[in-house]
Amino acid sequence: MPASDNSRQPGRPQRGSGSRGAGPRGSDSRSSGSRGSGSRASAPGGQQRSRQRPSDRSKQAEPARFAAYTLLRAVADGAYANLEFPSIIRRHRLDARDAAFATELGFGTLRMQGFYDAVIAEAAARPTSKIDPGVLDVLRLGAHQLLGMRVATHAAADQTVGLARTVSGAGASGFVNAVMRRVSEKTRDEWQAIVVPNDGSTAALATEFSHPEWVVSALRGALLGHGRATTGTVSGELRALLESDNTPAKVSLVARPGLSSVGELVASGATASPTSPFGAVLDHGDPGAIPAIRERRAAVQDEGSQLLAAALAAAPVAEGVPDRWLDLCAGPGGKSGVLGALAVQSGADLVAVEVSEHRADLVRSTLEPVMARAAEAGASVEVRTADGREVGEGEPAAYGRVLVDAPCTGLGALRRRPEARWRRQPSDLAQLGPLQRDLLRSALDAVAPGGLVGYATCSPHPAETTFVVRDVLKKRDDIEVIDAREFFRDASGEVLHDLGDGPEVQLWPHVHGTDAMFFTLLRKKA
Ligand SMILES: C[S@@+](CC[C@H](N)C(=O)[O-])C[C@H]1O[C@@H](n2cnc3c(N)ncnc32)[C@H](O)[C@@H]1O
Repeated sequence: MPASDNSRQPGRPQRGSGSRGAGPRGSDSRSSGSRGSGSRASAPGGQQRSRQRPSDRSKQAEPARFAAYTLLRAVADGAYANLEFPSIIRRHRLDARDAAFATELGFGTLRMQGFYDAVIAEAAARPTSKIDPGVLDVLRLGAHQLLGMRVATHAAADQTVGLARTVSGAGASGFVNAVMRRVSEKTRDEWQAIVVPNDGSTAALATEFSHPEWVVSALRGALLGHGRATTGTVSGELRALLESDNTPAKVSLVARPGLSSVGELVASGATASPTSPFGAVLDHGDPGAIPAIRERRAAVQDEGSQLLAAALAAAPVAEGVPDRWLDLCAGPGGKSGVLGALAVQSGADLVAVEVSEHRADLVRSTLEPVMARAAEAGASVEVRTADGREVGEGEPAAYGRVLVDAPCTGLGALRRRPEARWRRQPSDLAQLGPLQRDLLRSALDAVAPGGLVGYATCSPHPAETTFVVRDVLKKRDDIEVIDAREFFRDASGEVLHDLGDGPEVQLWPHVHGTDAMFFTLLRKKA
């Protein structure tokens, strides 16, 4: 429905369907026929099309689809999908099967919305900016069911029209019905041939893989800048990387060293990770149901994060450097969890610094079992709410090992944060740059001669990685860069494959199955 046609509040669901409201009453996902019933007619492309008139179709949205819609509206209001969705699932009282369906629908739609918008604009014969935002979200969900999931065409169409009626009224449902019919007339490949220019351009890749154009350009630059690709190979590498951003990450677990073990996670249903010595992968089931995770002796964590914490702990330092380790940007505490556990094992103390009070509280909660273990071992693990930029001046040369897991754009973790690609802006790079440099300078001041600083980002963008390190080191002659690659060891103790020319390490989702983490290892000269 065009925005101007809609007399209701733009982007706001109606009839008690607000993004934080209760789900529709009287509909049941199992009995609604959402994945099965309805009369059918053949449509081009061998698909099935419903013969029902919109007025005969599902009167109300089915709860799983309604939950996915609620997620999209909450994200449009600024929510983070990963944080918001668990409470949406609870509010809509979805069982495990419906929750899985809603997750695939909501997260998949958010990821692929760039491609779907191109299809919807073509099918609706108007730019998506002329469609009411709430109705556009309904159409995006419908497009994902038709083109990205194995939902029967008639069920996808019926349920999408029902959702439109529930959230935007009968007026919208006619428009949605017409657009859904047009979308369903072609397969995904046929739509791709229509909406993706056949010229290999950045714009074409952006539409095909549903990324903003600037992100496609940035990732191409990162592949070249980190030596992962040459001008001859970058096109294939980039397609593989973009594809991996659209593939939901597996659920990776970490057994915090000394508190849990890979064996314990395997006994709870996970599979040992070949990539990380502390890692396991959960193929199905709720990680929160695993006792070690409930007790925070283990956690959900990308294997790349595990590997870089382990690398910082394993690289040799000069004799006599303080047995005090520092995590300068600790919130919410994932890497602190591994680093703290390894510190305790080697008889060192850990100080975890985080500027945000709320995130510092999360670190405290994450580290509780590590703190208890440290107390037993006569070591200390402390969490401070403080500005990491001031630690170097306040405590010069006080630490043996320092991790700077710098705030960054997160361009290396797009597969985990489905909406992040649409939210980030090129201007974020300029904003974060000075903070990243200040934090690294502070870390280099805080480390003792002979000690190590690890600078990490979950972005491969050279502006946040190599340029930051290069700029900071330009003004210092007391630091040497160490080859970090030999400290990235897989579960069998072998150096990880394809780490590049060094001395820094850049991991890639399409190569290593991890987030695209960057890590440089720096030693202060003794
Ligand atoms: C990439 S995240 C760190 C993730 C964390 N290491 C983990 O593994 O869970 C960056 C963190 O740095 C924090 N931060 C931002 N500016 C900071 C500052 N000036 N001092 C300390 N922490 C800061 C952010 O609040 C954020 O929690």
